[in-house]
Amino acid sequence: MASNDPLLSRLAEAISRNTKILVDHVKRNGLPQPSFEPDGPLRTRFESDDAASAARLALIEATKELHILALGPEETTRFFCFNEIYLLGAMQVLCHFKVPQNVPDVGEISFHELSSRTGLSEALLPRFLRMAAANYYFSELRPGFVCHTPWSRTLAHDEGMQACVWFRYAEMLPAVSKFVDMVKEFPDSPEPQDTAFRIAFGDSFFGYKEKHPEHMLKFGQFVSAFASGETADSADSIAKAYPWDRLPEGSLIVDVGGGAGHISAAISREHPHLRFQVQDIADLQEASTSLAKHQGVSDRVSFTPHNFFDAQPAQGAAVYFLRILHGWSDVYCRRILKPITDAMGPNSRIVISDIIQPQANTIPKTQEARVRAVDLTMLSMFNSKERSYEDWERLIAGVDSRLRITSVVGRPGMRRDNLIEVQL
Ligand SMILES: C[S@@+](CC[C@H](N)C(=O)[O-])C[C@H]1O[C@@H](n2cnc3c(N)ncnc32)[C@H](O)[C@@H]1O
Repeated sequence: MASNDPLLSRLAEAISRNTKILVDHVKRNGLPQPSFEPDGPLRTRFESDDAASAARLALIEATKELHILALGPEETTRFFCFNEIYLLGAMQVLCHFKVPQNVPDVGEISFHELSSRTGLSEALLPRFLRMAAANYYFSELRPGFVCHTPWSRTLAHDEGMQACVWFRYAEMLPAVSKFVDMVKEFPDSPEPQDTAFRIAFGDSFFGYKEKHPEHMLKFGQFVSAFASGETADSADSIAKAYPWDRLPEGSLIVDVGGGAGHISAAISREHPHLRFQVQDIADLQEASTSLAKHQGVSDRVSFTPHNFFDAQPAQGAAVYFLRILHGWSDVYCRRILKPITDAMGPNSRIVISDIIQPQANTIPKTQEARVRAVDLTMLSMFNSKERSYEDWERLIAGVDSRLRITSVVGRPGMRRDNLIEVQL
């Protein structure tokens, strides 16, 4: 189609072309076609095929653009987030009362029966449920009776999916509603406690969770569900993406703030010639020791309690691996990186696993919006940030003028995060 054709027509043509690629891919591989039928697939794996994966992303982008153009600027603004905000409320009520679990996987259930099974008022249940159904979660195929769609089925048996709704409702929304107060009270503060979250909840993100263990539990479920998505990078992809195999036999990798050490364990399984020292708060020693034992790597992965703001005990390691920095402002990142730099030998390197924020308009808008949302999540919860390449360069130069970014491993080895290698 010619580039001077109207935008609406060009988008419609892109939609048609990319839809055909997806339909053919699904047919060719004998997969179920995506549908709203109760037994429709929960997920169609397009990522394994480059052409289908690209067509899917192009389709998401073109349909969104066509949708917003069809709505028009005024209509878009008039109804801004109107649907989303009440959908979120409705979904959390339905999840709280275990409505998804009480709708049968096959067949339908009446509102009356669903209300008596869940304890959700018979007057209110249809109001919340119809809001969800208007957004493809559940379907009221005949009046007063409900069945699942694949979308509502995701919530029926998976606590992680329920936690995705819960986290947005119970923590993100209250925190976001304090953004203006945060910006006014703490303009440009580097302090981790100066957050919208603390204004909303009266405590820091993890301080609040210590006092409310049910929040910690659900947050953990949310993180696992979020991290298992198709754009997330697993410990295994980190193990495969970086040239760990080029490091000499017996090289020491220090996993700074490594939690229980799941990334070290994954790299170590893939590269048995390396040794790992996981460093984190002492509370994690037991979990880390048991994880290494469970994964059969305890001879190569050990745990050392260490506060990462203190002098680095492991001098001259081959790699200092950090997957923590997006949780801290620049001032604190420099305090974390300085003791590591002081401990580095001439062949040491720092490998940072984090997002590199794209330049504006360099990736499709739907993907860009997602990384911008992650950045603002970090701001609201931790007063921290996701960084662009230039931000990383500036941060690293501010630690020690001898430090340089020497390579960045990104796609296709990694989908979302990058591995940023830094050397003296
Ligand atoms: C978001 S988790 C990341 C864990 C791991 N790097 C990963 O990517 O899964 C941040 C980790 O930093 C640890 N941490 C926070 N403050 C620390 C400190 N001052 N010294 C050492 N570890 C710390 C936490 O205990 C937690 O395990």
